[in-house]
Amino acid sequence: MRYPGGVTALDDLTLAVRPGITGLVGANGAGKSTLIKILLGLLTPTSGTVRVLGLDARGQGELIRARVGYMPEHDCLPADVTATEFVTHLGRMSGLPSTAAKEQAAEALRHVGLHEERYRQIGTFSTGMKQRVKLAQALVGDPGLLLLDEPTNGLDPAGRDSMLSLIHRIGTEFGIAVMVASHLLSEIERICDHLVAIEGGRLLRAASLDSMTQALPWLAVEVDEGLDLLEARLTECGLTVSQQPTRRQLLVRLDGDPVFDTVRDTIADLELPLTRLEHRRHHVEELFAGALSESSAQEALL
Ligand SMILES: Nc1ncnc2c1ncn2[C@@H]1O[C@H](COP(=O)(O)OP(=O)(O)OP(=O)(O)O)[C@@H](O)[C@H]1O
Repeated sequence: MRYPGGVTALDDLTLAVRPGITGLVGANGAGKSTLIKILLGLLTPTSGTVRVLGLDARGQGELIRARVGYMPEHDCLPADVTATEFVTHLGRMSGLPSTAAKEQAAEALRHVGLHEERYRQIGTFSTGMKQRVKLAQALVGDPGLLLLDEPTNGLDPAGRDSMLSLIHRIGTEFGIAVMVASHLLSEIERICDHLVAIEGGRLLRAASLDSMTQALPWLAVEVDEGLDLLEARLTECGLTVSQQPTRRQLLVRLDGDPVFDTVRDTIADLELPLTRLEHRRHHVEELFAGALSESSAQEALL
């Protein structure tokens, strides 16, 4: 995709996205919004092919938009109408008859937790509530796919958590495929089945989250106090232990089932306040740190 004026926003980007929740991650300017607009048929790529739910995004954008819910990144809500009026109106715009639009608007607003506030003017809403209205309008019309562009923008940590839980629920309980764009990998990896990472308009990596976070043979142990004592005692028991001082954590090598029991019993014997006992997995961010330094654009299928 080359914009008039010569900016190449996407290049050499080949991927397939399966049902489930897919995170589209990349820094600001990586090309996420451009990709979403191409998927919706709102932008026509300079070259290449795009199919969405079996439809050709180049000529069938209107059909795609009828089946896809879209939550844009930027604030685009009228201040002087109620949430119900706005969501109903957009339901009508996407072709629903009046009664169905009203019913679906009420249902969507309930799903996003705005049932009580549905008759309030949007101008009086907090940022979090406005993001929820944007999500509600994307849900109207029984979409088969949701494209969400930076849904946690502008939200505080609690607001981000609840928005992410909501998206996760939509993807799992309602069975709607979701592609959610974010520049915050650490945030989005919590709710995604698949990740697509782009950098400078090129594909960096596309894979299922499971395949990126294979368990490592280490047990992470966190105690509020007594880390040195615990390390010494576990080493005496013949375990391989390394201390992670920055995280106030011990990593204990897992080379057999008794390791769990030994760690548990030792902590109990020493009466230490255990806060975490976890089979260590790769953090997705660590993997991307490697990929980003190689800066390798690679074609991959999910
Ligand atoms: N209408 C446009 N005309 C020219 N260049 C554009 C246009 N829209 C986007 N770009 C450029 O294309 C590139 C990709 O932008 P895009 O908005 O798709 O990125 P993004 O990953 O969504 O970033 P952000 O999260 O900041 O929105 C950027 O270099 C941007 O400046």
